[in-house]
Formats: sequence, structure tokens, C-alpha cells
Amino acid sequence: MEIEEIIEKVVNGEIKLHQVEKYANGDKKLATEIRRRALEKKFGITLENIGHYSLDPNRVIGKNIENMIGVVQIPMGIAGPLKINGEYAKGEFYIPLATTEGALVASVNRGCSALTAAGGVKTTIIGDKMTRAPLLKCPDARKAREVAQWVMENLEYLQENAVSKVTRHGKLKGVTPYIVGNNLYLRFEFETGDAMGMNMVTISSEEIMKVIEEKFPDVKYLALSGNLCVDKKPNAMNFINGRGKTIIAEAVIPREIVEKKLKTTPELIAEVNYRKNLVGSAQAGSYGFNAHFANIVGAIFLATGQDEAQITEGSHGITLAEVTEEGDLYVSVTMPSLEIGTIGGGTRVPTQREALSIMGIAGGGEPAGTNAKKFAEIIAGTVLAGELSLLAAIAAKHLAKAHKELGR
Ligand SMILES: CC(C)(COP(=O)([O-])OP(=O)([O-])OC[C@H]1O[C@@H](n2cnc3c(N)ncnc32)[C@H](O)[C@@H]1OP(=O)([O-])[O-])[C@@H](O)C(=O)NCCC(=O)NCCSC(=O)C[C@@](C)(O)CC(=O)[O-]
Ligand SMILES: NC(=O)C1=CN([C@@H]2O[C@H](COP(=O)(O)OP(=O)(O)OC[C@H]3O[C@@H](n4cnc5c(N)ncnc54)[C@H](OP(=O)(O)O)[C@@H]3O)[C@@H](O)[C@H]2O)C=CC1
Repeated sequence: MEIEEIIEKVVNGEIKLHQVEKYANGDKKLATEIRRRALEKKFGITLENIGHYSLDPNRVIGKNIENMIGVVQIPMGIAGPLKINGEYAKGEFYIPLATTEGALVASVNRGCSALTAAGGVKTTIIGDKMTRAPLLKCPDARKAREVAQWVMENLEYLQENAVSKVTRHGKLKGVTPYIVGNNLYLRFEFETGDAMGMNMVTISSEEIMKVIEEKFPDVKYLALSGNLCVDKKPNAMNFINGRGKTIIAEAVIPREIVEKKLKTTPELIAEVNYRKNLVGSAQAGSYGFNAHFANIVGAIFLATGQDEAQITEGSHGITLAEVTEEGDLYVSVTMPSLEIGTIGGGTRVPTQREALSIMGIAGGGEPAGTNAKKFAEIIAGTVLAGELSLLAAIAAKHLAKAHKELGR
């Protein structure tokens, strides 16, 4: 069938958008063009910029996208150098940020400049696990307790007879059961190497369910996610127990750098943080006791192929700021739930992989897991930079001016 005829049939609905590959001899690049041109014809519009891109649809359709029509382009800026004194990330890093918010990159860049001049950011990973919490319907709470007890006593057995069947890097490290009436939620904790791990732990959890259903025939596996994982929703569970990397970035900035580079004082930053990020957030019932973790997490996630829905959990966390005995400024960000990877998912899309390569962390690390840990330290340090600069701007009454000059 001629291309124009296929387009006509897509426009009039005879061929569904997701069926186009069949008429393009499996050529996913051609199918992408056909879908886009059908939309242009149907609505009388041009999608020229959506259709102008370098990546090959044959590499992403069936792995990262369906019904592809083209690519969205988001401006990408760079902040840094930022000195990280981490346990995995050691040295100066440049951080790619994809955003359409004017002033954001400038702000993060200013924070990087101040932190680097102050000697850098110390980062500490205090938790590292990806979780999935399948839901089982039991005859009663007694049975739920019995199943939970058995699972807790048989983690190695489940690793050998379920998890190892479907992954080389996924390791079952623990489980916390929650019982509500006759419902059992098993919040499994996995190590996932350099991958964020959601596919890995989901596929692994399904294998575990098969073992449990066989051992306990009167228990019904109802849902692979019982919403106690917790994936992509604001929640207390991850805030308290962590998910992905749980990490702290902190620094002491000498008074003269605060005054010269950030145009305010340690006292004012500490006071604004207390009354805004702590008291204000408490009154709002917010999980974000911070100014804008989500801005920096979001810009890095979009640049590097992370799962953008997990910006939700990345926005959780607490910013602290206090004046030291020497009169300098101590600042820290505590991030309970940073779900990131340097391999798998969207990290294999070419522009995203290139962005990771700017930080020297694309792909798997040696040993496995070290690239993802390094990435978490870089992100947390950059979040600290953004927090510091925004708090300073608010303290100095420069926020509106900045966005008038750079954001309009
Ligand atoms: C805009 C600045 C940085 C000016 O800040 P400044 O101190 O007036 O700028 P400067 O010209 O004196 O330069 C100081 C440093 O800023 C950086 N800088 C300065 N200009 C640029 C630029 N064009 N491009 C790149 N970097 C720039 C650069 O690093 C430079 O230092 P150097 O590296 O030269 O030693 C400052 O006013 C600022 O950071 N404002 C805050 C803006 C911000 O953070 N916006 C995003 C958050 S707004 C939002 O979405 C969240 C919110 C507010 O709604 C959340 C909430 O409710 O709290
Ligand atoms: N399924 C779901 O319910 C959900 C899925 N997602 C999506 O999941 C995707 C991310 O899943 P994820 O499991 O991270 O990625 P992948 O599904 O791409 O799995 C990672 C792959 O990389 C391999 N690998 C090679 N080297 C390493 C290494 N050093 N460390 C870890 N893995 C390595 C793994 O092999 P092996 O497995 O053999 O170890 C595995 O095949 C994202 O696209 C996200 O959007 C998000 C939320 C929910």
C-alpha cells in the first residue's frame, strides 16, 4: 500500500495509530513519520519541530515508547563546576539540566559556584533499596501473619528460587509485611545495581508471588503493587523508610562567600529556611520541607532519562540551615527517596546517555552499583546548590527580579 493511502486510512480510522508498523513493513521510523503526517493532515497543522530529531525510532519503540510521532525538545543547560566530596563522586562535576524555567540554571550555577568556593559538598548515602509491595488477599489476619512469617524466614530461598531466575543484578535483601484485616502487603527491598530497578523488582516480585501461591493455595495474589511500595505518589512511607537512594548533602559556607556570592547573610538564610521550609511546610502538611528539590531533580531526570514520574518522591525531603559558632553557614538537604539509575529504562536513549556521560557515569559501574551511587551524590549536591541559591535570593528579595530578568 502507498504511504499516502496508509495516511488516509489512519486519518479516517480504518488503520489504528498503533497498527501502523504492520503497514510499514516493521520500519518503525517510517511508522513514526506516517503517524505524525496523519495527525498533521487530520488537524490541518504542522508538527515540523516534533518531527526533527536524531534518535532512531527503531531503537526506542518497543523499549521506551509506543505510538511514537517524534520527539519533544527541552532546552538543556549546564551548571558547575560543583566540587563533590563524596564516597563515590570525588572531584568537580558539570551537571546537565533540562528545563524551560528561566533563572533555574543560573540559580543552580550560583549555588555550585558558592559551594565549590567553600570547599565543596559532603555527601553521605544512608540507604539504598528499591521496593515493591505486592498485595495478597488472605482468608483472615491469622493466615496473613503465617504467610508473612514464612516469607521473612525464607528470603534466601526466594532469592534462589524466584529472583535469580529473572535477574543477575537484583538481590532480595529484606521484606516488611503490613497486615490490614485479611490483606497482606509485602514491602520487598532489593538491591538493583546501577539500575533504578522498577522493572527488575516488579518482574522479580511476580516470580516470588508464584512461589507463595504454590505454598499457600488458600492465599490469593491480587495485585503486584499494593501501593505500599510507594511508586510515584506523595507518601509518608518513603519519606520515613526511604526508597531508592536515601542521601544527605551538606556543606559549611564561610560568611564572606555567603555575603559576596549569595548577596545575603547566614543569619537571614537560616531564618528564612526555618520560617519558610520548616514552619510553612508544617502548616501546609507538605512532604517537601524544602524550597524546590523538585526543580533540580526534575531538570536532571529529564536530561538523563530517569523516570520523570518519580520526581514526586524526589521532591520529598528536608532542608536545614544554621549559623555555626564561627558565624558561617551550615546547610544540608536530606533526600529520603531518590530513585535513579545509570543503566536501563530511559538512560539508554542517546541524548540521555550523552548527558550521563558529561558526569562520567553512563552505563554500569565497576563494581555494579557504583555509578548509580556516584550519580545520587552528584544529584544531592546539585539539589543543595539550588536550595542554597533560591533561599539566598528569597532572603535578599531578589526572586521576582531574577525571574523578570531571566524568566520572561
Ligand atoms: C538569578 C540569580 C542567580 C542572580 O544572582 P546574582 O548573585 O545577582 O548574579 P551575579 O551576576 O552576581 O552572579 C553570581 C553567580 O550567579 C551565577 N549566574 C548569574 N547569572 C547567571 C546566568 N545568566 N547564567 C548562569 N549563571 C549565572 C554565576 O554562577 C555567578 O557566579 P560566578 O560563577 O560568576 O562566580 C539569583 O538571583 C537567583 O539565584 N535567583 C533565584 C532564582 C531561582 O532559584 N529560581 C528557581 C526557583 S523559582 C521556583 O520555581 C520555586 C519556588 C520559588 O516557587 C518554590 C518556593 O515556593 O519556594
Ligand atoms: N514495571 C513497573 O511496574 C515499572 C517500571 N518502570 C520503568 O522501569 C524502567 C527501569 O527499570 P529497570 O529495572 O531499572 O531497568 P531495565 O528494565 O532496563 O533493567 C536493567 C537492565 O540492565 C541490566 N544490567 C546490566 N548491567 C547492570 C548493572 N550494572 N546494574 C543493574 N542492571 C544491569 C539488567 O540485567 P539483569 O536484570 O539480568 O540484572 C537489566 O536487564 C524505567 O523505564 C521505568 O520507567 C517504572 C515504574 C514501574
